[in-house]
Amino acid sequence: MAKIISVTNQKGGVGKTTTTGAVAAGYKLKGYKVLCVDLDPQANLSFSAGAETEECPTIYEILKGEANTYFSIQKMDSFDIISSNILLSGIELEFTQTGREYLLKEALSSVKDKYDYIFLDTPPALSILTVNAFTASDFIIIPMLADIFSLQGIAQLSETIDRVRKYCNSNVKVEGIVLTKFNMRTVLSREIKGTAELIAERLNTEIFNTTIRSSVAVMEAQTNQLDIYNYSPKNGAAKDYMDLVEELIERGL
Ligand SMILES: Nc1ncnc2c1ncn2[C@@H]1O[C@H](COP(=O)(O)OP(=O)(O)OP(=O)(O)O)[C@@H](O)[C@H]1O
Repeated sequence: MAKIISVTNQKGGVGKTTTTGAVAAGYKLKGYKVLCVDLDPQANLSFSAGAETEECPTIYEILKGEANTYFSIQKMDSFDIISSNILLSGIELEFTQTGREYLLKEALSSVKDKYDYIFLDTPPALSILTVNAFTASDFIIIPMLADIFSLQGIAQLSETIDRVRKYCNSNVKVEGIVLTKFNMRTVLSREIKGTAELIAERLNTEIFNTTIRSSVAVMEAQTNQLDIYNYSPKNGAAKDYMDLVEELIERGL
């Protein structure tokens, strides 16, 4: 039965999509069966994995009950994926029915036994899509930039997680915070790491030992629709992401 993991932070551009793709591809390289669900209407994960977003059923049709989850899965080189589409941005207004927080959990229940891991890439908002992701998840991983604005966002995220725990999914666990585009050599990054550790305590979680360094190869790999291990196996960020996968596995995830 798959472990379901949300990769989330309502702040934009912190590395949610990059982390989802690299961690998922890393698990697949380790021999696990991996599915990603792109819950971001921007569909960046779908694009970077080379998935179809127009001529096929996406998570939008699945959540609307118009497509079957299993038959909407696309098998890509790096991992299997259910892609997203810009139509998903209208979902907040379209879905007003009772129980709308559980749509994703229900949709994934039929494919949960076919995978070891299901990763959910969430949009940069604390929307109904993010609440659906937390409701369906066993674990949450929070990518965070080492800057002061990220710290402000974490407090709002914490409130949303608490609400989901109270009303929808008491079991969801915040596994940890991963610092992305991180440069240990700068004083600012080191200072923020200290503050982030305090935030992590408040979320009852930890900062992962592994930090992800900044590298142009990350964006180049996405542009070329390849995962970072295929695009540049010796790259520093590729090594960091594989270290993160190993750290997660060591933690029992
Ligand atoms: N380690 C890294 N080194 C260099 N660039 C990176 C790294 N991680 C992410 N990026 C780049 O930063 C940008 C934002 O990353 P990403 O799309 O993963 O963030 P996001 O949190 O998913 O964004 P959004 O909130 O818009 O969905 C992308 O252009 C990506 O290529």
